[in-house]
Amino acid sequence: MSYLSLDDVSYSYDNKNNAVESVNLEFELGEAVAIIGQNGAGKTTTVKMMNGLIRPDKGRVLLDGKDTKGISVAQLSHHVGYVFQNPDEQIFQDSVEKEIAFSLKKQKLPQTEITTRVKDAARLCHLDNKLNEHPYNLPYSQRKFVTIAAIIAMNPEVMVFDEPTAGQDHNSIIRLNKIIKKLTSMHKLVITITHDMSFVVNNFKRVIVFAQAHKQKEGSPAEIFSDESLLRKSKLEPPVIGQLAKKLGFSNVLTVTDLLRVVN
Ligand SMILES: Nc1ncnc2c1ncn2[C@@H]1O[C@H](COP(=O)(O)OP(=O)(O)OP(=O)(O)O)[C@@H](O)[C@H]1O
Repeated sequence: MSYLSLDDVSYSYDNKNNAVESVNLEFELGEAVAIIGQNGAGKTTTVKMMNGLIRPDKGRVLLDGKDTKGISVAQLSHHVGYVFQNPDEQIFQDSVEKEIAFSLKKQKLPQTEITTRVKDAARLCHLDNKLNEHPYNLPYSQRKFVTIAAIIAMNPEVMVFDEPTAGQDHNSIIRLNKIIKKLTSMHKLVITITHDMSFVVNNFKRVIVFAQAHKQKEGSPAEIFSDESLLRKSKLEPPVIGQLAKKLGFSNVLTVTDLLRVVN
């Protein structure tokens, strides 16, 4: 049995058009999974069903075998952490330290445990020298890491990152790679929505494609980016390196490492 399952879920915001329709998904702990698709494809609606922010109109969400229908969002947040697309919807404390510690204090954890968790999460997110700063004095990129650190400190089994690469520079994307690797090595399930196809091929072995409210396909990056009709239907393009390699006559190239292999 999978740790997290979406069993034939559908959801409509207006009772007319389904934002998500008849989606089935299974996830295991220790996996890193990317969800991709055009704007409006249904990705965010789907992940919000995982932590109860949205309840399916039809179908079930199962966590560790239990239907989440009767579990409150507050209870679910101990198991499924969700980092919002926009950090400013999540941040409301006046220091980075308080923001990361907020949920831990609400759980009434011992102060020594809170201090350790805040320090560890801040270090992983390169915020250890920013703990006393007001989050709104930090640039957008670092505010996003504040929200990521706050979820990591809560230590849920599942972490959902909605568009973590948006507005991030090269070094921040490398930091995200490291965070995802560290979390999966700790047996966490990491689910990431992203529009950055290079980030997808460099970090995820499993990719799920959404278009027009449906899951279209899931598979390895190679399976997804070699499926021309899927890419056309979903209005997706392979990462730039793959597009360049194709123009040069090389197939099955998705990363710089792949390209070096075929040109050498
Ligand atoms: N709060 C809302 N009220 C009404 N309709 C909504 C709301 N949020 C999303 N929708 C609609 O539901 C559909 C799916 O949206 P969703 O945000 O899940 O897509 P997405 O794939 O995450 O897109 P993006 O990449 O832009 O975040 C779209 O048609 C969108 O316009």
